[in-house]
Amino acid sequence: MTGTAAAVPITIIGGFLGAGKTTLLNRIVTAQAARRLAVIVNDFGAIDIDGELIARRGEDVLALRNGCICCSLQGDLLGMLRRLLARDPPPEGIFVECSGVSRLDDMRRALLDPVIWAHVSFEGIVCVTDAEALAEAGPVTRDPLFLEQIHAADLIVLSHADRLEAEAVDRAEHALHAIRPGVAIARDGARLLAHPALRAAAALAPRVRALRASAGEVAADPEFASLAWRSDAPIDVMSFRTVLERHAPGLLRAKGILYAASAPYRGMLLQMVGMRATVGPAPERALADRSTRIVFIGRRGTFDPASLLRDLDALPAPLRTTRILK
Ligand SMILES: Nc1nc2c(ncn2[C@@H]2O[C@H](COP(=O)(O)OP(=O)(O)OP(=O)(O)O)[C@@H](O)[C@H]2O)c(=O)[nH]1
Repeated sequence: MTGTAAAVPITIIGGFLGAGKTTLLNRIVTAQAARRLAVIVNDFGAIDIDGELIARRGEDVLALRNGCICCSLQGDLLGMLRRLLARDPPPEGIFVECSGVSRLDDMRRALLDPVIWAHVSFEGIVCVTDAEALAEAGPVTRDPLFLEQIHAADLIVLSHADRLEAEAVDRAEHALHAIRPGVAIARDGARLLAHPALRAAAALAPRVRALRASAGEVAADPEFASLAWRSDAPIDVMSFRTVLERHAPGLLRAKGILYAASAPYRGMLLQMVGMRATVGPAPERALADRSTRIVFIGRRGTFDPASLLRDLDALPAPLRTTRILK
């Protein structure tokens, strides 16, 4: 890091579990494929699913695992930033994707490091927020952490607005203004890039090269529990679905790669946010690892990881011959 180098813009992307942070980040990095961008992802859970889902994964995607950046991982985050800034040439922009359980005000404080601040320009905190949940006044909108994130954001980006009529998106915006009058809102990714809060970052054309780093042991989060589950044998999807349905009321989020016994040659991407679950083809870059790996997250007290683990481990093991390895 030299005193004369141009400041590197850094943008924080936060938002509740499953709000759409990775989706937004992918939209940004894909739209600006030509320049050097570094991305730090912070998954809550022991398996780095987000790192695998960032488009153009390469040496500039840093994975900060198993925790919340704002508390126990602050040292690791600052260390990663220092290493990024010491590169020659340094990145033209840095995005930090917080875990869905991160408090964004703490996040802002976590970045208050004189060495870092001498070399970055802080572009602000973007909070991705589910417009559908807002329009429907869903249970998540009363969650204290959800509200904290909205209060701490410099800019709210509405996700899932494409699933709504214009009138419902208006309702979502009203709900946001009721929580925090005057908060800046962008309705979609395209507007986000033109928004003053992110204009400087949008002017960058990132090229993502991946660099992986592993975090050390992290203290358990007092509010949220997670379970990272791996299976080397493909799983019976109907039985898995029954287990998922049984535990869904206590789950806020599940995501991962799943190899089904009925079609074991192709990994599927499982995305579950609240009661909304989808299974679709996994991106190519996530298929090098041929095991099923899923992270489940919920609030302590309502989510029982030990009982879920028992149910998952009791899933019927399919015949080995049904597995086709290519
Ligand atoms: N229709 C629609 N789906 C979306 C949108 N944004 C995200 N999703 C879907 O919502 C699910 C969760 O999106 P992610 O981008 O993984 O959410 P996240 O905030 O990164 O999740 P965590 O890191 O686990 O907190 C995925 O199935 C996405 O495809 C959106 O704007 N519209």
